[in-house]
Amino acid sequence: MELIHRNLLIGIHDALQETFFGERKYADKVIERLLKAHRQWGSADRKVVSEIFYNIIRWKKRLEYYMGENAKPDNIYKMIISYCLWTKTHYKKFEEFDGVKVADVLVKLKKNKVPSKAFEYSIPDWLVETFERELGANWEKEMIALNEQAPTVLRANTLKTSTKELISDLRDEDVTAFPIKNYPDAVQLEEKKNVFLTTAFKDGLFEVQDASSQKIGEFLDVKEGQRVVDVCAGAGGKTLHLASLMNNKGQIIALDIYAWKLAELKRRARRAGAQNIETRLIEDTKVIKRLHEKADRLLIDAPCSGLGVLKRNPDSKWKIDQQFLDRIKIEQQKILQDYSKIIKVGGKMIYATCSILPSENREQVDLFLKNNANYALLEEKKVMPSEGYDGFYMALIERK
Ligand SMILES: C[S@@+](CC[C@H](N)C(=O)[O-])C[C@H]1O[C@@H](n2cnc3c(N)ncnc32)[C@H](O)[C@@H]1O
Repeated sequence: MELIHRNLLIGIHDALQETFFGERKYADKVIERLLKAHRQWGSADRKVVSEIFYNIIRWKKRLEYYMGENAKPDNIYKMIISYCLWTKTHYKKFEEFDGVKVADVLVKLKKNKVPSKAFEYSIPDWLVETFERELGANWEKEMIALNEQAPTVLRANTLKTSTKELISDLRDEDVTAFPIKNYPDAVQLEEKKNVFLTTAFKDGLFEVQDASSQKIGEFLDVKEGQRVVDVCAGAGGKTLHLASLMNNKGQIIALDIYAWKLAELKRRARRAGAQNIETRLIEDTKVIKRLHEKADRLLIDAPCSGLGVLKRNPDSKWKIDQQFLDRIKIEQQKILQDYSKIIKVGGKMIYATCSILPSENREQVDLFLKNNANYALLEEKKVMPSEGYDGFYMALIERK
């Protein structure tokens, strides 16, 4: 990897500045816009830009130590040069780097030591405490995994194709992919590629969906002809999977509190040829009450800290804090309590999060079960980041 084009450097700089200091700017959206605005960049340039951009977000705190100051809107070039020095990325001495005291950074790097675990793993101090408290001795193993780059995994849309056919179609478009054992619809890319440009994507043959996330759809044990409600559907990553598992038969009602997410879900459903999905916006409590005892299956893919998916969204760790965690846990319990009434007696539901903290997962389920004797936990799965893919939690619960 080398950084030898000035326009790439400026692009990385502006994107980092926006992600770190813009209000509610998410890294994936920022980089998507940047790459769209520079269609002239070739695939090698895009790779350089996204890799350095994401790595600097991931290693922000550690880089702050090397540069001897916290990130500020006017010292992002210093952070980029510190990154290049640390990772031995070859770079040109652009004028943007003028005034940066490289020698000071090199002195710190030479010591080969950082003062605390928070610097070592590049996470906020409060998060070190939270991980230690919640995960015990295993937390460092998981944190090492969370600092790695996520592989790109696709889900073959079985309404239109199979993993085998998809792999072959992708090969025709110069994308090499392979199946993953024990993940029936998953296909992993050999190397990162912009798969959204492929004809296979435009034809709805796949969605980008992490392997662990695909486990949730399977775990819900849906059957053709059932009524399935997905209450935190967002833009429908899991809704679309459910539609293909149900072979387009039966009904899926997808809800969320944001209309724009449901609009995106509808667009994706059209591309995927998923015809059994109806979207409903949660505008008031009546929307939920009307569904009480109406569903055979219910998916609660609850809003959470996102601490299981830091490989993919490393900026989350800079955007959340202990107060956010406390608030989201109250919200999760309320969602469980209110939405669980949607399943029929004898029906099943999943409570899932992309967090690895027991306090967002099993402890939420235990509290819910303590207050609702007519529900029982059938099975749970904890997928940890050290297993290779995203960290997820899922609990299968039955209404007795
Ligand atoms: C983990 S995300 C869902 C991801 C989605 N299921 C997927 O697979 O792509 C959680 C979703 O819950 C929604 N949400 C937040 N609070 C909610 C609430 N009180 N009721 C319903 N949905 C809510 C958010 O807008 C977000 O889309």
